[in-house]
Amino acid sequence: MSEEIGEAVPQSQKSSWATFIKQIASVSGDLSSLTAPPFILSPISLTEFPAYWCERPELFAAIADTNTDEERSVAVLKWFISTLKGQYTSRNEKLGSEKKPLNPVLGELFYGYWPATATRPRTNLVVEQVSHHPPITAYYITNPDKGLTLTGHSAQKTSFSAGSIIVKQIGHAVLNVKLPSGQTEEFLITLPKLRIDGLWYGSPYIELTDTSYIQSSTGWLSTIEYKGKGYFGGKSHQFKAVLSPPGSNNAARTFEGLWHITSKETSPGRGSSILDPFTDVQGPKEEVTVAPIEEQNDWESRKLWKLVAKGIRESDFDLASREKSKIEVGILHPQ
Ligand SMILES: CC(C)CCC[C@@H](C)[C@H]1CC[C@H]2[C@@H]3CC=C4C[C@@H](O)CC[C@]4(C)[C@H]3CC[C@]12C
Repeated sequence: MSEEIGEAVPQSQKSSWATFIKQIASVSGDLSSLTAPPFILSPISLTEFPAYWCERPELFAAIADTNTDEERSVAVLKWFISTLKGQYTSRNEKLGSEKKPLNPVLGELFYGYWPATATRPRTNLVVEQVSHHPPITAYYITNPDKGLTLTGHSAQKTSFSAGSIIVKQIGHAVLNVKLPSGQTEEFLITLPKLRIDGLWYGSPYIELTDTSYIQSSTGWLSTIEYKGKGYFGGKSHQFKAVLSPPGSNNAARTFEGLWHITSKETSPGRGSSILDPFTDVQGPKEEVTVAPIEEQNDWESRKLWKLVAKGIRESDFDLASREKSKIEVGILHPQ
């Protein structure tokens, strides 16, 4: 290879980047405790990530406005696919590349909501860090007026292969939908595998791989296959989803496209006649609303990490590391 390591890495941090990559390659399981060079640190804690589930609140609410089991499974798939751009590419847009999030402390909290509008009622978010090593984040998202609750936990197991970090997501989400009949339909949502590429250059980004599922208690099943560059015609962030009816492996409906742009329905026999996009995430999304820091309690993420985040944002890494040790010491030796 003729390219020099770390094209995107500041000159002064090139050697620490090389050391960090070697460490990543030798540590397997949990990367959260590795010390990374400053340029790759994100000022945002992992406890904020569950908010990605609801940044298109109208698609979440729309799940409740369906009349048949099939329609409901389609609405859940549409909402799920529409969250992927936020979940997996938003740090590249916001921070320039994928970065190393702040590793939450045990008991760290993140509260937020999406306010009611004329077209949908309010949705609430509660997140708690329930394990520090390995990091495990639990979340609860609810739209009470629509009878929707999403409960889940998120952990990762990492390994290194061919220059990339492979992240297996441990954990899943369960979506409960209260039906007009009084019964509850349950959707079990599994999560895709991630590959973090671009490490060598110092500008990491995520590609999704393998398969994830959304299994409804009615029997409808979505099987979602992810591919990146070099498959299905060479584009990044491709998916194909097959929705099959209870008791059958046959596709009733199929969908495909780019999860960070648009996708369309390609159902057997009628795909090309469907002109409307299935998902389109090119328009703006709605970030979660969070109380001002002064009103937060000491365990709430943005208050807890306030000065560390300031240090990272302003490139004052002495401040960041001093404040980080204070948090760690405070947690280990509570008063
Ligand atoms: C960027 C390099 C240098 C350091 C590696 C940092 C690791 C720990 C980061 C990078 C990307 C991150 C993932 C990005 C997106 C999600 C989706 C969210 O719903 C759960 C957390 C999860 C799965 C993150 C877990 C932590 C993660 C894997």
